[in-house]
Amino acid sequence: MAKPFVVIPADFRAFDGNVWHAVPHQYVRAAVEGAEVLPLLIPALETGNDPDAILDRVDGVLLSGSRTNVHPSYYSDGEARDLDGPFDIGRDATVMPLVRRALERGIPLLAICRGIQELNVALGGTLASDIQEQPGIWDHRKPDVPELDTAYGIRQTVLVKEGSCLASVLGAGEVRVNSLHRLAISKAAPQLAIEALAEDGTVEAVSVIGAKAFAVGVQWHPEYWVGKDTPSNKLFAAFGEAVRAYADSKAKVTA
Ligand SMILES: N[C@@H](CCC(=O)NCCCC(=O)O)C(=O)O
Repeated sequence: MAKPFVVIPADFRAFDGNVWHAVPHQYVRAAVEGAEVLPLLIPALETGNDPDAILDRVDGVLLSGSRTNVHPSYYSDGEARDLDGPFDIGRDATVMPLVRRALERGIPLLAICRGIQELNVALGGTLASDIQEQPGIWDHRKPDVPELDTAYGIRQTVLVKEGSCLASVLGAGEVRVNSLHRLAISKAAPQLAIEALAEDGTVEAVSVIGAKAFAVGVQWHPEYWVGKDTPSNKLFAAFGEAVRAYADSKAKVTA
């Protein structure tokens, strides 16, 4: 059977004197090598994309991390403050309807960093900015170093809850992960189960309650260490298996 497609929505980014619809290589590599699927990159259009036109062609959704943040107009009535940015309105417009529709259709979803924040907002939750300013909350931001292996270095412990979907993949208890974020889930969406917490109480992983397929978000970056770190490998392998199971079930219906 041909490898299934997994959609990765792009960021809208300016660099090298041009503007690009871009996805960091680490997500593409992890999809290919860790989940054994074919990534399909779609542009970040301000007008949004037709979710069903995309989802008809894929068997999974992978939401990447990004230094940009979901615009607060998606989760609060307040004005956007400087600390809420930078924004990517094209990515927001594409991802929000895509997430909701993928879940309705039972298409497997893995949401990483900005992705877990998008998943939460798409389902009615809220985010907090500059969490390192809150009493008792650690600095979860990307270390200010040029070497990517150090910036993405594994330096934090999260506690995976007994009986959670993530526990069935990684086992319950302590897992060592990396951390490169400034925002975090504040109010979890009603449809999300909190699956893992950092030692300071920051939400580190969620799953969708009643999901028809694998639907998990993590605040850390397993994609970076696929091939070198067992929990990262297991997470992408579980996503890949769910994608292949969905593709098989679709093939049976159309046979
Ligand atoms: N911008 C959000 C989400 C964090 C995230 O996805 N980080 C990826 C690192 C990208 C980089 O800076 O290279 C937040 O800050 O919480």
